[in-house]
Amino acid sequence: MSGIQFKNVSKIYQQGENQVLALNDISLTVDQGEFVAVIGPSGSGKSTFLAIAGALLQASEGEVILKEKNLNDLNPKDLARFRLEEIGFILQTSNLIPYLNVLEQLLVVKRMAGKLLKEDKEYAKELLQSLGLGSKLEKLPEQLSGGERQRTAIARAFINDPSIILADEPTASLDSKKAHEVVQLIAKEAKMRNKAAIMVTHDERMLEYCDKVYRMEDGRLEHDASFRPEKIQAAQSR
Ligand SMILES: Nc1ncnc2c1ncn2[C@@H]1O[C@H](COP(=O)(O)OP(=O)(O)OP(=O)(O)O)[C@@H](O)[C@H]1O
Repeated sequence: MSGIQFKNVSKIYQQGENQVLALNDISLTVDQGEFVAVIGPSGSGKSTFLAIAGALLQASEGEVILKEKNLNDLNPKDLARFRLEEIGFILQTSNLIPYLNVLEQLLVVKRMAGKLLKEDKEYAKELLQSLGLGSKLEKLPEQLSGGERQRTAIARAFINDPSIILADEPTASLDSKKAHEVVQLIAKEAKMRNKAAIMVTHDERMLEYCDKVYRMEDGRLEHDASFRPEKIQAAQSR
């Protein structure tokens, strides 16, 4: 099994003399090719969860397994390499580099992970084409619309062929139409390239593109078994 597994994960923040239990005994598996959403109120632990899945933070207890490795066992140097090679991030805003064109936004990430090969450039173009940016390769971020910028960020998340895609409120800066487009594309790319993908969102309208929904409350994560994407799609087509 590839994808990511959380086994009885807890995270405690030390704040002066107080301890904050931000994640409380979370277990979850996201398989390759599966796209899941995590929703929940402010302060419930979503960012903490995503930071641990993304190897930006380590759990206080439990195991986080990615590519047969427990992320808790890695040292900071290995964690940094792991992040670069195995994790694709899509954030609230696209965070593109202002002076690089669309194609270079991807190539620079590839270069950071190692040598840039000719086939990497072909793969970058294929990804951008797949995200509807085939005619925008030479454009700078300032020449793109908000949706196009976010689509470039999606392509960038996939360029290193990571094991997992993590999206943190990827529609926060977009209008409703663009938001649908962007989440639909994340779902499509994750399925096509057989990646495990997790999206944290406040936006319940985006759930129809996900295979499963988990609800976070006070650091606990519950699978919403009543969620059926087919039901939403059927209701919308009526
Ligand atoms: N560095 C930290 N030190 C201490 N407490 C923290 C730290 N980061 C988060 N917390 C606490 O942990 C809990 C979970 O926070 P987290 O940011 O994960 O929630 P969230 O669901 O992402 O919230 P939001 O939707 O507002 O971003 C909160 O009680 C928060 O105050």
